[in-house]
Amino acid sequence: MSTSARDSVIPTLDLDDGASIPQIGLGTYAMRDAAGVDAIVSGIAGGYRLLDTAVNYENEREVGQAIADSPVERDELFVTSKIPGRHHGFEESIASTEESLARLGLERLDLHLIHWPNPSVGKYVDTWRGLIELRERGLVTSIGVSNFTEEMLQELIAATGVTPVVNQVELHPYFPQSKLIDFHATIGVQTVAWSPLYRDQGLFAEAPIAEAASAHGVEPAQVVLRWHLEVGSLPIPKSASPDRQRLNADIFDFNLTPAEVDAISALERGRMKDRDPLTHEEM
Ligand SMILES: NC(=O)C1=CN([C@@H]2O[C@H](COP(=O)(O)OP(=O)(O)OC[C@H]3O[C@@H](n4cnc5c(N)ncnc54)[C@H](OP(=O)(O)O)[C@@H]3O)[C@@H](O)[C@H]2O)C=CC1
Ligand SMILES: O=C(O)C(=O)[C@@H](O)[C@H](O)C(=O)CO
Repeated sequence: MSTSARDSVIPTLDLDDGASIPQIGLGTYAMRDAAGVDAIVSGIAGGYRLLDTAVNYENEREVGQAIADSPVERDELFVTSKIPGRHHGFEESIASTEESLARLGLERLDLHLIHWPNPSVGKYVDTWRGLIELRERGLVTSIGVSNFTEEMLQELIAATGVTPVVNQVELHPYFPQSKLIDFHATIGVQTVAWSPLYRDQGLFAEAPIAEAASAHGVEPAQVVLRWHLEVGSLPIPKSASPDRQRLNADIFDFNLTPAEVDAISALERGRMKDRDPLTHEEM
C-alpha cells in the first residue's frame, strides 16, 4: 500500500435542493471509542468533509467529539446520520433526530436519512413526513433515504410531493445498480454507495481492477473508487487507517477509460450478503 497519497481537496456536487455534497465521504461504521475518534479526526485532517454515521453505529458521540477536536470549522463539514427502524413514525423520527443532534453536539445535520425502509413495519412514509418537518424546523438541511427501491421512492413522492435528495444503497463493482442509478438521475436523486470497496473481500484482485491500477499507476482501491465517480455513484469508504484514508480520497487527478469502466461494471454478480430491502429489515 502506497503511503504517498496527498491530502485531497475533495470537490463537491450540487444536490437537487441546492446544497453541496462532497464527492467522497468517510464511512464510520465500527469506529467507536477513543480509537474511533482518532480515526475520524485523521479522516478530517486527510481532507474528508462528509462524515457518514447512524444511530445504529452507536458512534454519534465519537463523531461529535472528532468534530470538536478538529481544527476544521463545523460549517465546512457535511454530517450525515440515519434514523433506525425502531424510531420509524412521525413523532418518533423527530425525537430520534433530536437525540442524534444531542449526541453529536450539533445544532443541525447536513443530511438525514431513513436507514432502512423496513416494509413490514409500514411506517416509512410517516417517517418521511417527520424528515420533511425536521427540514422545515431547520434541524436538518437535506433529507434522503437509504436502501429504498424505485417503487418505494415513487411512493414517498406520490404521498408527499417531496423527493429525497439522496438514496444510499449497496453499490460496488459486484453490484453496480446501473438501473437504479439511471432512475435516480431522472428524478434528481444522488446515488450514494455503501460498502463501496466490498469491504476488501477479494475485489481488488479482479483482473480489470488490477490492470487499470497498473495502467494508471494507482492502487486497486483507487480504481474502484474512481469507478464509482465515473458511473455517477458517490462512495463513502470506511478506513480507520490514516494512510488508506488519504489514498482513498486521492482519486481526482486520473480518469478511467470507458472500456475500463465497462470491464469493471461487467464484474456484476450480486449483493455482498442477502440484504434485499424488500426482505432485510434492521431495527
Ligand atoms: N446505509 C446502509 O445501510 C449502510 C451504510 N454503510 C456506510 O458505508 C460505509 C462504508 O461501507 P463499509 O461497509 O464500511 O465497507 P467499505 O467497502 O468501505 O470497506 C471497509 C473495509 O475496507 C478496508 N479498506 C478501506 N480502504 C482500503 C484500502 N485502500 N485498501 C484495503 N482495504 C481498505 C477497511 O479496513 P481499514 O479500516 O483497516 O482500512 C474496512 O475493513 C460504512 O462505514 C457506513 O458509514 C455501510 C453499510 C450499510
Ligand atoms: O452499516 C450499516 O449502515 C448497516 O445497515 C449495517 O447494519 C450493515 O447492514 C451491517 O453491516 C450489518 O452487519
